[in-house]
Amino acid sequence: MSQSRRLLKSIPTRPISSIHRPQPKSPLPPTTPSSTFHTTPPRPIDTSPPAPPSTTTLLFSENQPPTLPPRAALLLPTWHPTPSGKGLTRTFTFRSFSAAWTFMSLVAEECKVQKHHPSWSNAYNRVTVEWTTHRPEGLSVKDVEMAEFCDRVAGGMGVKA
Ligand SMILES: C[C@H](O)[C@H](O)[C@H]1CNC2=NC(N)=NC(=O)C2=N1
Repeated sequence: MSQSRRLLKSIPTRPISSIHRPQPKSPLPPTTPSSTFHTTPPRPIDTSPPAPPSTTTLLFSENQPPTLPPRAALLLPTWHPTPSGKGLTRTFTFRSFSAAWTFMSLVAEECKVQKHHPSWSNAYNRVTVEWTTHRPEGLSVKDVEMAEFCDRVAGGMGVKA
């Protein structure tokens, strides 16, 4: 008998099924028989269509003129209340980056005059503008005036959207 055969013969053979393998630990507790389960029945799955975009009501700063809410309402087809309701936002799309940059420069000049500044961002030909007032917190006449100013400037530049 060759050496390798002798070696093999010396290893006791056991049927695979008798070899103990530790069972992988389940992260879940052991299952309980369903008859002993006492939880509320599962909620039915909601198949209704997603809600339309939020129609958040605007929250105005204190001491605003009574003409402000209807004036702000005129902006709502193109401007949208921010999630808090304390601001208005609109994305302008221009024909080029250069036009977007010109728009921002013109609005920035007016911001210096009015001492009122937007949160805004630019990506290529798009500019997203948000107006809100920090003190007194909410939407103020300055925000509405600046939103109107943005519309006038963008309109004069042939904004796409
Ligand atoms: C003193 C100064 O006028 C204020 O801090 C201004 C500056 N620009 C501002 N900009 C905007 N959007 N909201 C403000 O409340 C505000 N406050």
